[in-house]
Amino acid sequence: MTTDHHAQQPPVRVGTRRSLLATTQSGHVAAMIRERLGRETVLVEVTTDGDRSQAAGTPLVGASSTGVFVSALRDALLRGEVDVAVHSLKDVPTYPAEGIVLAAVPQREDPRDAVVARDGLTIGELPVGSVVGTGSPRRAAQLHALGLGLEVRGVRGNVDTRIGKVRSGDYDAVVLARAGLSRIDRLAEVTEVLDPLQVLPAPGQGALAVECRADDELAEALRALDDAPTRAAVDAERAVLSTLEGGCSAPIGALAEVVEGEDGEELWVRAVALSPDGTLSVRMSATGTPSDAVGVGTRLGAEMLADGAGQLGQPGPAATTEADKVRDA
Ligand SMILES: NCc1[nH]cc(CCC(=O)O)c1CC(=O)O
Repeated sequence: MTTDHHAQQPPVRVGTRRSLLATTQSGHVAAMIRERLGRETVLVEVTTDGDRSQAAGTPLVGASSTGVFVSALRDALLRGEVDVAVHSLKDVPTYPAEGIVLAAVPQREDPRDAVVARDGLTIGELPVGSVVGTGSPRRAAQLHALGLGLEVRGVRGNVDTRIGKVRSGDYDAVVLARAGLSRIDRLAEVTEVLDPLQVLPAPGQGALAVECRADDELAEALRALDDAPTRAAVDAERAVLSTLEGGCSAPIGALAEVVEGEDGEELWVRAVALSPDGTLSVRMSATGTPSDAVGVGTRLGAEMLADGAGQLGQPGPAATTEADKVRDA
């Protein structure tokens, strides 16, 4: 294609939510579109119900707290108001959306969870009874499972607000995705990055989802933004999740990685399902090839169900609040 031809193409409209994290992530994808596709871009802000209710101080509860952010951008995509939607992949439901394709998953950031604690402390250094903020049942269950006597309390608001609640003394610590802190340039606040052997991240954490309309020829071009090892890893993690979701409402962590083995590339997957109070868990791992990522994740999820993962999420004394049902806030 000649430069003249490029000049005639309209800019690619990249839809974004309004938050700092969202605009940073969308800006990053827009830059990749300019650099790798040679297309002009424009960021289009889409206001979501989630943003509105957060602004209004309404508690975000239930599955909608993840769904609303994604669906408002998808609606804008299907209405033709934007050409590309950028989400945090871990917020994207595992079931497909009619008329929309996951065109690219760019190279992921560090997927691990991070702690922002008072006085530079690590989780292990916090005294018994310390208050740790997270709205994520996955993080809550894994924090309880450490057996440190921490009090896990829900926390709302954007990343900035949550960090502020440690500064103000309302919480002794909060747990957040390291990737989000990195993207908004707040890594200096991190006092510990959690070892996945103790706290497994959410499936897809640290990765971005680049969606477009299924019938748009842009889908083909956007593949240039896809990172094959990241795609294999998140395909496996999300296959674990979708398999477990079929028979289990327990919080789930999963982390996959493509590593160089003796006979070429290998895919490693680790996953955990826990009771909400962290007292019971099913933890398993699997290996395979990156080209069989979905198969590896699906079989791992099925094995976990066979091992009792389906019994972990039954409503009990520790799972009676709405917040406990949110997969990952
Ligand atoms: N649940 C909200 C959310 N969705 C994506 C991120 C951070 C970026 C990422 O995980 O890719 C966050 C904040 C957090 O979990 O700390």
